[in-house]
Amino acid sequence: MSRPAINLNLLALLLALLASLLDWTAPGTVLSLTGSLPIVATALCQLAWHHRRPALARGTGLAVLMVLIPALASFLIPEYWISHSAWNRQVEGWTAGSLIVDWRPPLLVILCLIMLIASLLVRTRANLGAPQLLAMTAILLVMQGVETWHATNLLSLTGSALEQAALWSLLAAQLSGVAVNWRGHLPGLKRALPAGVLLACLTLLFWHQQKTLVEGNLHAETQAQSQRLAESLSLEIRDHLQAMQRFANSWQLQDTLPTGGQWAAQAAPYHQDFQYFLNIAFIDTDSRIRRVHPANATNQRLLGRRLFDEQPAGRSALEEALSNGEMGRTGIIDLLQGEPGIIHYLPVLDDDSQRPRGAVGMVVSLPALADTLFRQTNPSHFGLTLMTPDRTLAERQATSRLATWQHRSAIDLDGLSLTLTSRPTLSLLLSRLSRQPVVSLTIGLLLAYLLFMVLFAHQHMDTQQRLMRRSNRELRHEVRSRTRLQKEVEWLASHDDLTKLPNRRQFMWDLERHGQTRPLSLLICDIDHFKQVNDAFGHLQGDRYLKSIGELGRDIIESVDGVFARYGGEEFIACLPGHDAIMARDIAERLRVAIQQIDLRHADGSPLTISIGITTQVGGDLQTDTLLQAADEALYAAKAGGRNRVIIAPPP
Ligand SMILES: Nc1nc2c(ncn2[C@@H]2O[C@H](COP(=O)(O)OP(=O)(O)OP(=O)(O)O)[C@@H](O)[C@H]2O)c(=O)[nH]1
Repeated sequence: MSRPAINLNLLALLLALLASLLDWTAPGTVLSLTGSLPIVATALCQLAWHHRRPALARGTGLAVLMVLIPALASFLIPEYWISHSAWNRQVEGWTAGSLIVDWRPPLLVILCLIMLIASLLVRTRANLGAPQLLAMTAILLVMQGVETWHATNLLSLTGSALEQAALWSLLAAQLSGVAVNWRGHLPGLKRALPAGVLLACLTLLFWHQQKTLVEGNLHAETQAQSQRLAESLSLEIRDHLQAMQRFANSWQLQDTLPTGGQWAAQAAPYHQDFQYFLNIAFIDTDSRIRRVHPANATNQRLLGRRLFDEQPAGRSALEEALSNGEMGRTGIIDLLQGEPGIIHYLPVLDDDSQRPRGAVGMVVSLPALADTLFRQTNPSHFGLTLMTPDRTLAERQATSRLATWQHRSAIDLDGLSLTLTSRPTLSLLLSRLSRQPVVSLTIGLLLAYLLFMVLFAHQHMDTQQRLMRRSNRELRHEVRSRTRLQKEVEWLASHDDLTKLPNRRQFMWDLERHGQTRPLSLLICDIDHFKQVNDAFGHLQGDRYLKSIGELGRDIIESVDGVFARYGGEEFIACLPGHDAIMARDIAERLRVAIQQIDLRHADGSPLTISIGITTQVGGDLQTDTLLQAADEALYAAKAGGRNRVIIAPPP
C-alpha cells in the first residue's frame, strides 16, 4: 500500500467531487454531471486497488467500463447503423428535452478513463501493456489541454479544468504506485514504449487534423445551405415582380377601369402563386384604391381610401408609378395591415398615349414571405431569422437545440439589403458529422497498444533466448569437461601413469581380444638388478629408466602389431598374436639387445639388461593362467641362468 498513491487518489476524488458539485449547481448544465461521475467512480476503483482490494477494484472498474463503452460507441457507430436521433430517443425519457450529448462524458475523458481502468484490469503489469496505457492517458490529457485552449470544436471533447486535474491525479497515483515494479522490465520498456508513444502521438495529431477538416467541411456545407435559402428568397422576389409586370401590362389594352369581377378573376391565380401578397390592388391616378383582391374584410375596408393621405411612407413610390410611369417600390414600411412589408407599384399605361391610367399595387408581407421561405427547411434542422440592420422581420424557432454555429447570408431584395441568419441544430450537425476521425483515433490507440505488446514480447523473447543460449553454452562446456574427465578416469583405470603403457587389467582385455589368434606368444620381461639402480640413483632415476624401457618396448612390440604393457613393478608383458615361439624369440632378442644398447647403466657403468620368458600357444582354447605361468617360469629360468637372456618355455 503506497501512501503517496493513496493521497493522490484522494486528491483526484476530491477534485472530481468538486467538479460534480459545480456541474450540479451550474444552471442548465445538470446533466453534464455525467462527465464527473465516472471520474469519481474511477477514483474509488483506484482507491480499492491501492488498499489491496483487487476484487472490489475490478468490479468497480468493470461497472464504469459498462457505462463508458456504450458512450464511446455513440461516437463511433455510423449514422446509418444507429442514427443520432435514435441515441437521443434513448435518453430523452431520462430528463425532458435531453440529448445524448448531455449524458455522455466528453470523448477525451472517456478515452482517458478507459485507459486508466484497463491499466488496473491488467494488474498494472508491464508485460500486459500497463505502461503504454498510462503513457497514452498522459498524451490524451496533454491533448485535452491543447483542445481546451484552442477550442473550435462543434462539441466540447474535453473535461473541465477540475476534471482534467482529477484525471492527472489519477494517472499520477497509478504511476507512483506501480512504476517501481517495472524496473525489472527496463530493456523491454526501452524498446517498446518509444514506438508505442510515437504511434499514439501521431494518431492524435492525425485525429486532430481530420476532425478540423471534417468540421470545416460541415460548416461550409451548412453555410452553403443557408446561402441557397437566401438566394431562393431573392429569386422569389424577382419571379413575383416579373409576374406582376405581366399582370400590369395585361390591363393596358383595356380603356376602362376593370370591374370587380375582372380584377378578381385576373388577380386570383397570381395571389394563388404568391400567397404572401396581402393584396393586389388597382389604384387610380388620384391614389385611391379602386379594386382589391382578395376581397376579404380587411381589404374591403381599404376600397376608396386615398393612399397619398393614408400611407405617406409609400407616397414617393406611388408617385413614381402614377406620375412618371415607372415602377415604384417602398422601403420596408409598416403596412396598413399592421405588419412590416413592402409595396410595389406598377404603372398601367394607356396604350395610345403611354400615360399612366393608374397603378397595380402589390402589398408584400415580409413575415409571410419569410414564412414561405422558412417552410422549405425542416424546423428540426435550422433556426432562421430574417432581419434588416435595425429590426427583426421574421423568426422561425428550431424544434431542437441549436448549436453555437451561426451563418449570415445577405439578401438583395430588389435593392433592399436584408440578412438571413441561420443556426443549425445540434442534432442536424451531429447526425451529419463524420465518425471517421474518432474511429481512426480509437483504432490508432489500439494499434499503438498492440505495437507496444508485440515489441515488448519480442524483447522478452530475445532475453529468454539469450539466457537459453548462454545456459546451452555452459551445458555444452560442462558436458565436454565431464567427457574429458571420464576419458581420463577410464584411461587411468587401464594405463600405467608412469610409463603410459596399458596396465595389467588392460593387457588382460587385449589378450582376450586376440584370444582366437594362433599361434599366440606371450613375453614376460623383468629388469635385471633393478633394485641396485634405485639404491644407487634413487627412485626418481629408477622411474626414468622404467619410462625409457617402456617407450622402447612399445616401439618394438607395436611395430609387429603386438601389445606391450606394464605388468607391475619392474616387469613388462607383451602379447604377439600370429607369432610362433621362434618369431617371438627373435623379437624378444631384438628387445633385449636394444635395451642393452641404450644408455641406461648401473652405478658401476655396466649396461642395464633385461631377462625375458616366452611361451606360445599354437592351438586350443586360450588358457591365460597356463600361459602366464609358463612365461613366468621361463623368466625365472632366464634369471636363474644368469640374466640378460631370453628363454622359451617348453611346450605344454
Ligand atoms: N623406481 C622404481 N622402482 C621400482 C618400481 N617398482 C618396483 N621397483 C623396484 O624394483 C626393485 C625390484 O627388486 P627385486 O625384486 O629385488 O629385483 P632385482 O633387484 O631387479 O633383481 P632381480 O630381478 O633378481 O634381477 C625394487 O627395489 C623395487 O623397489 C617403480 O615403479 N619405480
